[in-house]
Amino acid sequence: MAENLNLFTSTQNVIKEALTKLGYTEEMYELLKEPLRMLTVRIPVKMDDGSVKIFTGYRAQHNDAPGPTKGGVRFHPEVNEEEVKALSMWMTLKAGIVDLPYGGGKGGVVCDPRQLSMREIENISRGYVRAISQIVGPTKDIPAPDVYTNSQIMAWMMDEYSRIREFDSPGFITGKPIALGGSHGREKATAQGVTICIHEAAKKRGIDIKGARVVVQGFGNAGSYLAKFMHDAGAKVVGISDAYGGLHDPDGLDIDYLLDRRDSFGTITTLFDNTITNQQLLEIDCDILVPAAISNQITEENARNIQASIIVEAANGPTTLEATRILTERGVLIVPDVLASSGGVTVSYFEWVQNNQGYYWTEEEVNEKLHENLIKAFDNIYEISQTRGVNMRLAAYMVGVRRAAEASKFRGWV
Ligand SMILES: NC(=O)C1=CN([C@@H]2O[C@H](COP(=O)(O)OP(=O)(O)OC[C@H]3O[C@@H](n4cnc5c(N)ncnc54)[C@H](O)[C@@H]3O)[C@@H](O)[C@H]2O)C=CC1
Ligand SMILES: O=C(O)CCC(=O)C(=O)O
Repeated sequence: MAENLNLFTSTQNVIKEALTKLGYTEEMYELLKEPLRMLTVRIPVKMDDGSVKIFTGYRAQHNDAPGPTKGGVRFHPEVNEEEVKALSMWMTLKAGIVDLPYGGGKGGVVCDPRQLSMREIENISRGYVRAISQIVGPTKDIPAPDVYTNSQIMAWMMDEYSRIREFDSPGFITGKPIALGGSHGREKATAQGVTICIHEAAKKRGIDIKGARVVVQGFGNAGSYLAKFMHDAGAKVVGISDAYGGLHDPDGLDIDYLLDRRDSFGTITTLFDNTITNQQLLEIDCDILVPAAISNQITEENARNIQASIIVEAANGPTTLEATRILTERGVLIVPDVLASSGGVTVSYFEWVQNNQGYYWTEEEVNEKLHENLIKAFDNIYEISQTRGVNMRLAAYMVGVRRAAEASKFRGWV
């Protein structure tokens, strides 16, 4: 039978298993098995050549019992409704895992910013905010960056929302430039969180980071800073990749040079001739593998060929459930996306708190709080995985889903 690559239904399966393990009723699963709200919008955009093109966008709000929903906005040609729904469910889990007063939300626009001018990207960003403005806001649903969106796009979106509402609304969105109320540390937060998880996982497996061989798929916000942090910690980054291919050097790549030359979409390999494919990259002999690009990269097709003994998921949904089963049986430790990539939303929460109070923290303060949250979350999930005899993905879902379930119960929804 063909493997289930549908992110939405496979997420439902694990949520169901987690709720059952926690002793919740079938009604609770019925509530949490899909988003409470899903808005599909069509955005007319004036293109540079004078024509008008209609783009499709989505915003999913999974569960707002714990507080406003929160999650990024993705601009990518493969954005689709099922993926956005799954991504919003993972945001609920992340908020539960790092103990933030949020439910999960997520959005996306079907487009390829690599083929668009800055003005066209700005028009899409502003059009998207106009289309979803009724259901978002600083106390309703707070967007943030994700694949192919960045602080400039957050700035345009914040400006558009402030115009619509007729007051300055920095807390409407996070991941903003510092000059517009962004938080120190947000840009590197996802990679910081992944780094903390790598250090903790390496301790559990007796691997010394100094000299450890690391492969990173994706060289954008999450992947490039992660490669830099690993390099600075003394690891040997032997492989990196982007959407066009990968680079491999068993002696370690020159990460500072690559960082210097990558473009704003995390593209670097197009500057080189001797590239490998993304599939070859995942199978490189290494100690730690970090998928930091897109979903469904490690599947039943290649799970048996993965050489790493630790996989830390910076990307959302990079490993299928079947691959998780195969790798776990082979003794590979997988630190799941909902834990490993939760550093981004953690510092987004800090940004929102700073916007609400109008008082800003230093990067050291932000990083200290991030470190505290992530270590606590990692230890808790690792401990549950050991005592309950489940893999870290299921343990993370058990921790993550509890807050939304409890909040929904107290509100009398179930
Ligand atoms: N930016 C953030 O704060 C957070 C990001 N994530 C996740 O991390 C992953 C990467 O996100 P960002 O670094 O923010 O995105 P980005 O847009 O900065 O970089 C994306 C990277 O993935 C590569 N890529 C795109 N399509 C690919 C393909 N088909 N095969 C291989 N590589 C491909 C791009 O070339 C680029 O290097 C995503 O799964 C995202 O959801 C998770 C939590 C927070
Ligand atoms: O920073 C945020 O609020 C959300 C980040 C995000 O979209 C994610 O963790 O997948």
